[in-house]
Amino acid sequence: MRIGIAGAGAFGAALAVTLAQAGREVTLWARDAAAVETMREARRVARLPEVTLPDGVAPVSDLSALFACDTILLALPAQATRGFVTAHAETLAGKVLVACAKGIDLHSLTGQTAIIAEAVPSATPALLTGPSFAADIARGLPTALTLACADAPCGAALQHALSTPSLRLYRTADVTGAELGGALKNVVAIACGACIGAGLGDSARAALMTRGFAEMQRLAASLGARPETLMGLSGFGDLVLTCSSELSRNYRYGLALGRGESFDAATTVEGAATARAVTGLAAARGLDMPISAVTARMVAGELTPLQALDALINRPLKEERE
Ligand SMILES: NC(=O)C1=CN([C@@H]2O[C@H](COP(=O)(O)OP(=O)(O)OC[C@H]3O[C@@H](n4cnc5c(N)ncnc54)[C@H](O)[C@@H]3O)[C@@H](O)[C@H]2O)C=CC1
Ligand SMILES: O=C(CO)COP(=O)(O)O
Repeated sequence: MRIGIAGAGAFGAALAVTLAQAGREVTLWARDAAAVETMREARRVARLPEVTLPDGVAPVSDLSALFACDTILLALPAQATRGFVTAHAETLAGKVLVACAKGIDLHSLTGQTAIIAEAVPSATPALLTGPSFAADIARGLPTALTLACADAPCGAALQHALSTPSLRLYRTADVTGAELGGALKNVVAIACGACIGAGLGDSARAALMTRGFAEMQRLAASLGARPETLMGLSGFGDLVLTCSSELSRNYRYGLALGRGESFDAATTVEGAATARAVTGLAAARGLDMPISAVTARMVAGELTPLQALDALINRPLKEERE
């Protein structure tokens, strides 16, 4: 099976590297023809400068080469997935499409697999998510992720096709839980970064992580996710990684907000749009999501990090289980 990957940013390239090193044939598509030429000639990817692309990776800018693959990993930013699958819906019909992005679509307020199902009803949607930095995967460091697919036989086939000696995939049919965990932890990571950046301390960060996790569980339960999925790699696991490491772009973006510094606008920071989407989703469902709400307002420049944390800590007192 030749595996196609749409998007040769950090994550798409890292997946291509580990899969090719494990003997899979990979077609890695990027829209930028000049970048593809560099990948072909120098075997280098801009977003992963220390990594050499193995021979098993074929970089292409020609979409027909990507669409020749029956299984395609979508490693584009979350807000770009809708445009891509909608524009190419006819060609993608019947394919296995594995969403790799972590975010809620601002347009529809749905996760990545719902976007795929709506645009390409005959495709089989799946999701690859969980705690991992692209650079770690590309270096062959041990990593465990979640492969979510509602179609059990397809999920099992993907689990085997995409696992490598250093990348261990666990399988679940709870796609909703897996995608909400991956999307929502980015919002909490921004809040945690802002907390540390503003000098509010590790204790406050632990509170944000814990109460942020309560919000993640609340929204996920209301959308039909299984509680245990949130406790797994795609939820708790990724929350821990992203809220505690400066390798996370969401966390670093939060740090910059907290310090009052600027942040490179070209960097993919999924939690910024997802914070807005979550606010809309929570309002529509009558859910209390205070950390997401103040994070959305902080990202929009309506609250400073200090005002955001002050608003959180001075809310009416309540039971912890609520
Ligand atoms: N970088 C990481 O460590 C990890 C990233 N992810 C997820 O993977 C997704 C992608 O992230 P990265 O690869 O890190 O981002 P990135 O910013 O490194 O790469 C994104 C790539 O998509 C391309 N792109 C953007 N819009 C496009 C469009 N409309 N059509 C075609 N190509 C387009 C960009 O040119 C870029 O090459 C995100 O949702 C992220 O949360 C998941 C796990 C780890
Ligand atoms: O999803 C990730 C870790 O699992 C990558 O985090 P960032 O997108 O914040 O860099």
